[in-house]
Amino acid sequence: MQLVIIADIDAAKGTSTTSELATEYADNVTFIECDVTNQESVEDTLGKAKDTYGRLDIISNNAGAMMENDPIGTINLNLCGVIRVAAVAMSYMRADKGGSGGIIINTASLTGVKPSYNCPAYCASKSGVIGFTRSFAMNPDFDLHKVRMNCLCPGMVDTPMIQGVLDEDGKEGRVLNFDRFRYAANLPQLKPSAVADVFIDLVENESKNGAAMLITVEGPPRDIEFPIY
Ligand SMILES: NC(=O)C1=CN([C@@H]2O[C@H](COP(=O)(O)OP(=O)(O)OC[C@H]3O[C@@H](n4cnc5c(N)ncnc54)[C@H](O)[C@@H]3O)[C@@H](O)[C@H]2O)C=CC1
Ligand SMILES: CCCCCC(=O)/C=C/C=C\C/C=C\C/C=C\CCCC(=O)O
Repeated sequence: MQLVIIADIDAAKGTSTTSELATEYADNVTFIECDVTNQESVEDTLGKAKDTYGRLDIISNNAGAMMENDPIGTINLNLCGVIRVAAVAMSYMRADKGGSGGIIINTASLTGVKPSYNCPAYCASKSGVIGFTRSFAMNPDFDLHKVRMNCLCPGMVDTPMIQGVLDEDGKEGRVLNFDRFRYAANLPQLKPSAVADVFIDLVENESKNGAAMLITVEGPPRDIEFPIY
């Protein structure tokens, strides 16, 4: 049986999503309020998950936002949040410390490899997620801890994030050039299911470790190839 915990800072949205899923999956889905920028909150959330279900197998490190009006906050959420969650999750997942191994999948972005003058802090945070993922996966201790790490690099996806930036009409400066963003937001977008499909592939394909998966409307998903120095 697969058991899922949804953890999000938005308790109202998290609870309603969990209720929707409960119609199909009954009590197998639980919500916990969590702020990934807060160490104590992350420890509390993952501790509860471990206590409830006995072990952690799969982590989706997905929380993120675009807020160029707060560049340091962007790094703290999008990059430090990923690192914070991974560190705490590792303490439960490591096969050499009583866990069963597993996989952590971080959500980066196309902007982690394709720079944009419109959102430099966001781009930096996502480049950081890619670098963290690839470096973590190179650790020779993998044979001991048995936790794989991969990341997703989608282009624009049709989610509330984009509408959220559009709705603000640029007033809060979530992007630096609102007209350019409005133009980009009208281009074809991925469906969230396209990203979810790659997520499932990464879970199932045990040879994948340290991959950064490019997902765009232009073609099938593929591994990003990086230069070797
Ligand atoms: N929508 C897009 O075009 C793309 C999004 N991404 C990334 O995908 C991930 C998911 O984003 P979307 O679903 O598009 O946006 P979304 O805004 O629908 O979802 C982001 C979620 O993160 C949560 N969150 C924000 N701050 C948090 C915190 N401190 N602690 C815990 N949860 C927090 C929000 O409440 C929200 O539920 C993000 O990391 C985003 O950067 C990557 C590529 C493209
Ligand atoms: C082409 C960008 C794809 C990555 C999108 C992403 O990770 C998150 C998008 C969230 C909201 C969209 C907000 C801004 C996108 C900003 C600029 C897009 C234009 C890129 C450019 O060419 O300048």
